Amino acid sequence: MGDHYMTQLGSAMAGIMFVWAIFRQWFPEELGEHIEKYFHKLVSYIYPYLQITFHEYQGDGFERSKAYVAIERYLSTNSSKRAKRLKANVVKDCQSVVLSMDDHEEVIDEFKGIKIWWASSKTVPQQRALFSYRDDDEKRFYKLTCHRKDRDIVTKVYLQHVLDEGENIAVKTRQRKLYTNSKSESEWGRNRRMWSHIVFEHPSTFDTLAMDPKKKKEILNDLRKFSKSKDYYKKVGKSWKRGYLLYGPPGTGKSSMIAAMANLLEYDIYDLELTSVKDNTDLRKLLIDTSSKSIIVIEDIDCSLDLTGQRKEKKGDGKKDEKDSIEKKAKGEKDKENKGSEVTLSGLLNFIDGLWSACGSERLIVFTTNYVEKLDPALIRRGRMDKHIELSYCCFESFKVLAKNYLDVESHELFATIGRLLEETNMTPADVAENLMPKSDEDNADSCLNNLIKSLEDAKEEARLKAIEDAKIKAEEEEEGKKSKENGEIVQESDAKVDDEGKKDDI
Ligand SMILES: Nc1ncnc2c1ncn2[C@@H]1O[C@H](COP(=O)(O)OP(=O)(O)OP(=O)(O)O)[C@@H](O)[C@H]1O
Repeated sequence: MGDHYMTQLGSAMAGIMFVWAIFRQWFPEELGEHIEKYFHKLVSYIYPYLQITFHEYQGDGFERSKAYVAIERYLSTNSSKRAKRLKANVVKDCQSVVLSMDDHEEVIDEFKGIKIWWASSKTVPQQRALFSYRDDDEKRFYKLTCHRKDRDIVTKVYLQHVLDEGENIAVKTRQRKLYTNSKSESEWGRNRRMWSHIVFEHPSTFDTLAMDPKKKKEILNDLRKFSKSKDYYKKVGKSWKRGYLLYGPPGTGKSSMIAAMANLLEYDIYDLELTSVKDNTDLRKLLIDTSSKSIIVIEDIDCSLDLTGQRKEKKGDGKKDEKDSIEKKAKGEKDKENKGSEVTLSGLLNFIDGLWSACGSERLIVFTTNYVEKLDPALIRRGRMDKHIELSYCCFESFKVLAKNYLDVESHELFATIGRLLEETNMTPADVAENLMPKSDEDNADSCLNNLIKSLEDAKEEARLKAIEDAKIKAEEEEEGKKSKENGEIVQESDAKVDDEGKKDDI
């Protein structure tokens, strides 16, 4: 069937209906009904097509219809190959161009062996409103035409497919965001929005991540499986969420891993700073305010909550915080920032168990810590955290990834020495990477690898000296302990003697 024939036929039918509406009043009512019935039969006989129109704005709404936007995106990928006239839209801050069908353009789509005709059109009002709320008051719409016999498949399956695809394209072409909740008190008052965001553009991927390849593959499979398991989660009645705990020393790639996860799944990131959350109610509000296809990250959980659930001030190193807070307590100082309501461990647990499952879907929650042993077992038990991932010091396999990334080197005569040194010394991937970075124009792969060897040897020597020092301190402490124990015994003996003598005196 030619598109033009179909469109012309459609217009002719519409014309006849219009003329009929005018002349209907001249006919007796019964006869009019008869004529109309047979006319419709005739129409469906010679015009066996179904038309559905999707308007850009519904009623007097100011918001573009979601269906229209989804169709626009769907057709933008499907039509750009076939349509002759296209409109260009620039997205992602001038980084890419999205093409869509121009007005009055038509394309044919095929779905499960059936044909669907799409036309983009617009109606221009006779008189332009003087104060129109949109720049132009033209009303755009898409018109879908299909065979009547395909009505069910089009309305029940095809349209859903178009909307889903439109949504998928939106996710792919959108600019991903990194949200944070850390705001000053004054900002809270002025701005009611709980999250502020910037564009998320971290370059870390699973390819650039240095870790044991087996572990990496396992995590990749886990994430991919999660992202495709919408129906599975629905079937088993579980909310479509997954919790990860990332632990390991600073500089082993916890943040890089989160960025790689977000890049893999094309998710947004919500970086939740617990120390900026006023209380459990605020925590709940923040978490409910997150969107799907996102990773909610709570970093350094050991610094944000202690085992009794009291919030702590976070300032870099966890150990230092603990020391500071002990010192403050010893001085009898009240921690001003912790005064009043606080986020508690039980508040967080309640959220993970209850509300977490009720608020939206397709979310990952990731906790990170440098000290897994400090965490309350209640927080990390299975069911709350589905997967525990340890990120550790650089092994030879991790080094090879870094060497490939930083130096483009896959094998080298110095690799064997480096492999041996990495087995004998603990060095974080962050430190290895730092050593592999060329520092001047003269630096090349050889010099960078030699730099790394030197650093590894230094680190090894430092560790050896520290071990000697630690052993010495331990021995001294033991010696002191022994002495004070002996002194204690002597004191006790003399006390006992005094006691005995006192008793004698009493007698
Ligand atoms: N496993 C790794 N693979 C690749 N690069 C890494 C890895 N670990 C660290 N790096 C490099 O070191 C830098 C710091 O690492 P990152 O911030 O991911 O560590 P972290 O474990 O999150 O540290 P912290 O606990 O201090 O937040 C990164 O920008 C990255 O360049």
